[in-house]
Amino acid sequence: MSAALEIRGMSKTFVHRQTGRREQIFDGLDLTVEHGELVAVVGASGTGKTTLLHLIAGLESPDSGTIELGGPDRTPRLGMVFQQPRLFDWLPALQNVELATDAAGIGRPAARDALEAVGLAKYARSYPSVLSGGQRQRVGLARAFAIDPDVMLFDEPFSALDELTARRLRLLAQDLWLERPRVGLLVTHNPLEATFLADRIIVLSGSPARIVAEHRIDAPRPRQPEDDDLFALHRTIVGQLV
Ligand SMILES: Nc1ncnc2c1ncn2[C@@H]1O[C@H](COP(=O)(O)OP(=O)(O)OP(=O)(O)O)[C@@H](O)[C@H]1O
Repeated sequence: MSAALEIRGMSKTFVHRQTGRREQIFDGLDLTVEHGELVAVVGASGTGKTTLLHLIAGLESPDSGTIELGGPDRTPRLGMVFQQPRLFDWLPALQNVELATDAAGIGRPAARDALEAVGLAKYARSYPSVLSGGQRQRVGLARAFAIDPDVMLFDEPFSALDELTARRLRLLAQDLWLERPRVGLLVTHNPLEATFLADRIIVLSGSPARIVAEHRIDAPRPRQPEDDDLFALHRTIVGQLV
């Protein structure tokens, strides 16, 4: 059984080093993500979206409250896709992915399979410097999915790409997502991307950040980016963001 995520009463304050100013990012946040659910997190810049992912990933600790992440059978495996692929420039594409499979204790064939799944099998020996931005982000997706994660965190994964490349990678991400149920969070500034990929969208706002709106997206998958219903829903969400 894969993991689910349950956040209860989570609070987090940052103290800025230089100024000593305290900034309360969350004050008693509650959020549950079900098995197989991909939740998109949208909201104005600086509301705490990335901080939320860092808290879930254990890169930051909450001041209070709980974050439960796990299935009954094993510690959940966590995959992350960042805005920049964050590859090691001195390692070829395949070895970048193998670092992840090695760390997770998974056999290296999984790395090659993942590279193939993102359409980069023939670039296995290529270094990041000779890959395009879209290809580098494909390696980033391969690295995240190669470990067959129970929990997948996407932090603005396609926002640094041109629109056509981003569109292709959203379709690829949808295919990879559909392979098996996982728990997912997608931070994005793009409400249309959120509408296309997610099962639910939460809108974060304020300081400390609260969930001010929530939308369930029941459109069947695989979805098409040009779907009229998705466009209509996205317009509603944009209206709530401004
Ligand atoms: N390690 C840190 N130390 C101090 N303050 C931090 C730290 N990390 C984040 N912050 C502050 O927390 C607030 C929320 O930051 P965060 O990056 O989570 O926002 P965001 O919603 O992801 O923003 P954006 O959409 O611009 O990426 C910001 O004011 C930021 O300066």
